Amino acid sequence: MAEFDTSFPVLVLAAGRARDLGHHTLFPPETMLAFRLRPEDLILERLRGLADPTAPQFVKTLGETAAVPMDGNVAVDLAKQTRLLPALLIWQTTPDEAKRLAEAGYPSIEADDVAAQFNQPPAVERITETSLPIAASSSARIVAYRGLADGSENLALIIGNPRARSAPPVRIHSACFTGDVLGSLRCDCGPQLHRAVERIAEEGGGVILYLDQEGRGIGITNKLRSYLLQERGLDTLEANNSLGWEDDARNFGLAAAILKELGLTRIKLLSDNPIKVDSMAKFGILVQSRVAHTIPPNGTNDRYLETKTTCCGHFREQTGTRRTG
Ligand SMILES: Nc1nc2c(ncn2[C@@H]2O[C@H](COP(=O)(O)OP(=O)(O)OP(=O)(O)O)[C@@H](O)[C@H]2O)c(=O)[nH]1
Ligand SMILES: [Zn+2]
Repeated sequence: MAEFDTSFPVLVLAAGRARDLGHHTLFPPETMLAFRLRPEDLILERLRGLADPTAPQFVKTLGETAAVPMDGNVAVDLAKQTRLLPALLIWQTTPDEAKRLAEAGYPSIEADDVAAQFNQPPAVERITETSLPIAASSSARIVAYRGLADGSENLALIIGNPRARSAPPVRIHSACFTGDVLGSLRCDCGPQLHRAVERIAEEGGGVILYLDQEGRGIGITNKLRSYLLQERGLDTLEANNSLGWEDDARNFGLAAAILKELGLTRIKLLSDNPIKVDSMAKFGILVQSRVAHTIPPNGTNDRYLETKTTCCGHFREQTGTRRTG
């Protein structure tokens, strides 16, 4: 393998079968390996470790090969979009070789197309709406939205008639299967979700957005890998970083797009997360006030909550209303 030279196109090798996700042919996934390697790094053991730091002994075999001439950063963006570990094996090639591979039918994508998609504000499409009687409100409705860029499935639970209110209460909640459904004690998501539903029903109406952003946007599998690293002593952010992800991979533009589609541009936000507040302003939703949505630690999630406060600037305070604008 020649020295890496950015003036050359880059060939990405990945094991597994390419997956067609509609407008882009993305490729796989679990078995994509390291990125920008020197020849001496091409040792299978090392590649495995790079691809999955939580399972260094896991034996992966390089099966079928998909090849895509593209820039390394674009490749990493694509891996992230499919919620894979952002680890790729990139092989330098020449323009001629890249052309031959494209002619041989390997999936390919224009780097500019990927960049254009990532730079657009997220757009959503309303797919369907139905009534959903729930314990807190027998007249609740639920609407499904698909994120156009990533195919994500996002929900808006509507209680009462939020449009009739000048700044209805809104909870923007990222999915947490382990917390919301199983009652995991590692985080505070379950109690936050259920408290939000109760509160909004008590207030006579509002919206809960349930976003397809499991694990702060890294997906459930990667969140479980992150838990394993946390068992080994890392905190929630260090674990994300070790897996190749930023602290928080979410984009709340999608939440703003759903609120606009629902006809809501002024809200009272139930959250302790300053990024959610800032993102609403950035994407054209006025947060008239923020209501603290703090759940006390449970003895297991103390370090997690502490990290969110100290490292992510999360507000920790007793329930109350703070005017933000
Ligand atoms: N990657 C990762 N995700 C986690 C971890 N613990 C919880 N999560 C995810 O973090 C997200 C928490 O989402 P939210 O409750 O909407 O948001 P928040 O950022 O805590 O902000 P507020 O609750 O609004 O104050 C969910 O998607 C969880 O699945 C973890 O240790 N690692
Ligand atoms: Zn959670």
